[in-house]
Amino acid sequence: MLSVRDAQSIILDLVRPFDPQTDIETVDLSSCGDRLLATPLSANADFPYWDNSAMDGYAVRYQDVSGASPDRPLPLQIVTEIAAGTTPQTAIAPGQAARIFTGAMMPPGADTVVMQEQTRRTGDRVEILASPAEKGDFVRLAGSFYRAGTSLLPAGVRLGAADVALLAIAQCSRVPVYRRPRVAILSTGNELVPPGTPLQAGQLVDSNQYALATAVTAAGAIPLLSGIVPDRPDALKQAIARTLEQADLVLSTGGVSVGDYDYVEQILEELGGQIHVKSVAVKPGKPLTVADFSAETDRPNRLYFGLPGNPVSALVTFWRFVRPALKKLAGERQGWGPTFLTARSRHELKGAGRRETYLWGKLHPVSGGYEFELSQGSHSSGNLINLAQTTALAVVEVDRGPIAPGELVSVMLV
Ligand SMILES: Nc1nc2c(c(=O)[nH]1)N[C@H]1C(S)=C(S)[C@@H](COP(=O)(O)OP(=O)(O)OC[C@H]3O[C@@H](n4cnc5c(N)ncnc54)[C@H](O)[C@@H]3O)O[C@H]1N2
Ligand code: MOO
Ligand SMILES: [Mg+2]
Repeated sequence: MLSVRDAQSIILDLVRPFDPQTDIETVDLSSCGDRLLATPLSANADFPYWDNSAMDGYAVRYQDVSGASPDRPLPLQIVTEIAAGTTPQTAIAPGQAARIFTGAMMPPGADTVVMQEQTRRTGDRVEILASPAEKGDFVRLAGSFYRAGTSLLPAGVRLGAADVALLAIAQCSRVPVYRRPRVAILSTGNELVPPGTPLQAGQLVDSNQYALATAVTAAGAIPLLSGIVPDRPDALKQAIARTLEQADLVLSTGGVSVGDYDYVEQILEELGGQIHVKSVAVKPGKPLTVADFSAETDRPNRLYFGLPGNPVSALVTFWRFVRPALKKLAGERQGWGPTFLTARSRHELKGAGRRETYLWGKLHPVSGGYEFELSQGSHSSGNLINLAQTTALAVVEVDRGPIAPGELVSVMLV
């Protein structure tokens, strides 16, 4: 059995990220949020574009108003008014000021802005009632935030609201992003029926396909729901071969343990897959099986994850191992691994000795940190009932004794 850490690094090493030349598409600025930028971004204009005012007030010459105070107001003559979006026509000479508004271009001659709350206006005269702290106060100088041609964003970042604003000011109305990975999802098992089907004795509704499709979508990829496959080698072989053709990455659930109907590993080998992971010292998720078909299919990415059939095992192994691989594949530049933080456990947490154990529950922000609330009820990997509304998994390391209530524990966000 591989350790979790080794399994993760083997898996990540197998992933070849998308090609920034070919695995891209172009989308509108208005719909690029949450996508991965495929090309580094820079702009050919400075930002701010022009020297402009940060306040509604008066554009002045610093030397005219330095030392002003309520007891010593300094008068200036207003010679022009500049609204945002207009070009100043008049230069400011000694003893003069321009009425100016936030975002408006600075007039020639002025170097400082005094906010209107520190002035008193009478007709075309204004008295300055406070000295600016320094020359240049409340002026946003051209290029002071950004110099044309330098880097704005590297490739591979997920575009959030602030990033989209940068694309806008860089005049990028069509945005090159990585295409979304296509992830095929198969459920294997003779006992499985689709939701909505009355159950015969011994049957079970297939929940994994839908759970994983949701997780795949949440990870920014496209799920291809590829059906239920019976535990028959011929049917499995056909389904796996078909999905390997259609998708960048294939997930199946079930059929990876040691039972007589667990055929997945055998079929992967028959189809020419290189099996790199057969089992991992993790609970739940021990029989996780990972095969690489890149050589076989002559395509850079062709990874197969045989996830264990138990519903909790399927999701936990997705979150722990598949999602990082998917992030790397999709072109995300860094931070593929899960996010861990430290929380104080509200409950006793027991590990499974030789297997790194993931216990599901909820993370609560509290003053000074986080608390982990263990889901009550059975932590059997077949119990999908108390997995609902899980926000975090507490990690009990190999051979760590029970974690007492109030102790710190490492927690993985899901
Ligand atoms: N003798 C041993 N038996 C088992 C071992 C072992 O080490 N020795 N490992 C156990 C562990 S741990 C796990 S996890 C499971 C993994 O089993 P498989 O991946 O082979 O999955 P199945 O046998 O096909 O099914 C297991 C379980 O999950 C249910 N299932 C399957 N697919 C779905 C689905 N799409 N939706 C909902 N539920 C599903 C299935 O009905 C079974 O109950 O093996 C243990 N056994
Ligand atoms: O590893 Mo299995 O996933 O514990 O039930
Ligand atoms: Mg089995």
